Amino acid sequence: MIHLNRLSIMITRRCYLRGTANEKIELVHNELKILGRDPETKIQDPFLSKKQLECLANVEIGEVSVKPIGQTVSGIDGYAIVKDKVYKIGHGHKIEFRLGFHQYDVIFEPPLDDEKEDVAEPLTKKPKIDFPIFSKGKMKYDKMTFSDNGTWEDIDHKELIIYTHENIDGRSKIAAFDIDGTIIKTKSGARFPKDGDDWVLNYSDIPQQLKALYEDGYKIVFFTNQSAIFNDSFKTKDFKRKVENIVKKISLPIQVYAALAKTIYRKPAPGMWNVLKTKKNDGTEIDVNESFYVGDAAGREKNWAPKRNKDHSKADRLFALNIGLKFYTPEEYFLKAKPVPYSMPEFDPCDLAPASYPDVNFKAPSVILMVGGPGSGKSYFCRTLLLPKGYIHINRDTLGSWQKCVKMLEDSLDKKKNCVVDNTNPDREARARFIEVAKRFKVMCRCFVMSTEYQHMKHNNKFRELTDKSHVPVSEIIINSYKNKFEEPQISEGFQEIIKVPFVPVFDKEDDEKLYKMFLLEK
Ligand SMILES: Nc1ncnc2c1ncn2[C@@H]1O[C@H](COP(=O)(O)OP(=O)(O)OP(=O)(O)O)[C@@H](O)[C@H]1O
Repeated sequence: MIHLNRLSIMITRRCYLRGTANEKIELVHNELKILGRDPETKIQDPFLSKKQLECLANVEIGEVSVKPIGQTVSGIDGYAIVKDKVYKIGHGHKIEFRLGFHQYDVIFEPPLDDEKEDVAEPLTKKPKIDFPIFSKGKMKYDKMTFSDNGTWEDIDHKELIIYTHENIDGRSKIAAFDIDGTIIKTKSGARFPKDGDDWVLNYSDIPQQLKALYEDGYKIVFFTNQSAIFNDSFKTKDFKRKVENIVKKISLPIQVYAALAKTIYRKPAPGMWNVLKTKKNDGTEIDVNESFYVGDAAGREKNWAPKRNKDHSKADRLFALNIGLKFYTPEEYFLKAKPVPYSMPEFDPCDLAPASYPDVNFKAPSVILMVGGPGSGKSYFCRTLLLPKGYIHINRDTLGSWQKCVKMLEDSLDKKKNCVVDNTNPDREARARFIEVAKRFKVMCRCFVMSTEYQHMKHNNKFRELTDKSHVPVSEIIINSYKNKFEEPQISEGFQEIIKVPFVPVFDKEDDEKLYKMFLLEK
């Protein structure tokens, strides 16, 4: 009797895919159909494979098995799906032949009674996970507040905030992820979230993929840059609620690091990782070779995938590189996509050509006039090479005006001293004031031009910003203004000699050298 009922359902129920113009593609029970850019779908999208999706309908149980087999990323209900993986969906779900394009509804006619409910059911059902309760190690908290299932800590006046789920434990293998564009995307489709509720998981099976990692012994950690909420208590509260909701949705013990200020904690600088390593892993040593990091700021160029913009930065890729972690983009990690080309910063701090400083043993009195952009290393050169040899340091930042610099130069030459004028001195006009003094005192005036490239200057400025909070950060505008004003120094201006000063790396501390040799700029 049951058998007959089933048979009659199979005969009477049909399954088809319904396009946005109400066009129908019939799926016959238990007959594999391969669809893509073909006459049946009439899709002409050149980015779509001819054989993109395998579909197999089972009208008896009201289910279509969908398996992406083409190179393009397909989707179900707005989520990307992984190539060669089978997804079983029911009546009302939406198949996108290319993620976001060529949408078809799965229709069973008539639907099963309980299938009608299935229409609105999201693909990301909260997985039921029973995870073991681990004992917590001893941790020191600066300032701690309690929230749902975890704690929040503020570090260094909220330059960094950390959420720790109550069941977290220290582990040697770290699976680390960026949040925006990696774990979540905006629900609204806007580039930036409108509020703390404007998010959905980036891929439907993220909870399952992270669960598998967790069960394989990985600690799950998120690292995110969030400078837009720094010093804004309302936005920070909203962000914290959002993080708690993301962790709840994934239902795993997760630790979340959010860099609010543009300091050592902001990726690609390694501060967040160092806190994890030294303070927040319960004393368990991290195995860098077994750990990895996934992020979308990967330096990929425009059209790295159809109609995709250039990545907004390289911060995630460089963060992983600085720490020595394996790196994947979200597409590589979650969708198993092949790596695509990307670009690296023009300046590599590990790639400094060997060089040595010029001779500066000049007969006093004489004048050295430095020429170099902000961060080119003029002051460092003066401090390490000239001042120990008794040179008088004349600098506009410390004296306040060029008039005071001229006065100090006159006084020092009067005292038969060697002097160095340590200003940017980009053009003839700025230099002429000091050349005139040297002429008047009938002493040699040498021009020392820093040969540091612009990207290298930017790196030095960032390094100074991260290591010396007393120095006012130099903006890109100031560096560009120097670049625009710059006139190559000429002997005809009144110099006896023009000497190029190469960049010779010298470090007082091992930690400084380590940080200097990391990628510090985001682009
Ligand atoms: N030779 C060097 N070796 C290692 N670090 C250096 C070297 N030269 C400069 N730096 C670092 O680069 C940063 C910028 O250098 P410095 O302050 O000397 O630049 P500057 O040209 O004097 O800039 P400004 O015109 O803005 O004062 C500093 O943090 C400094 O420590």
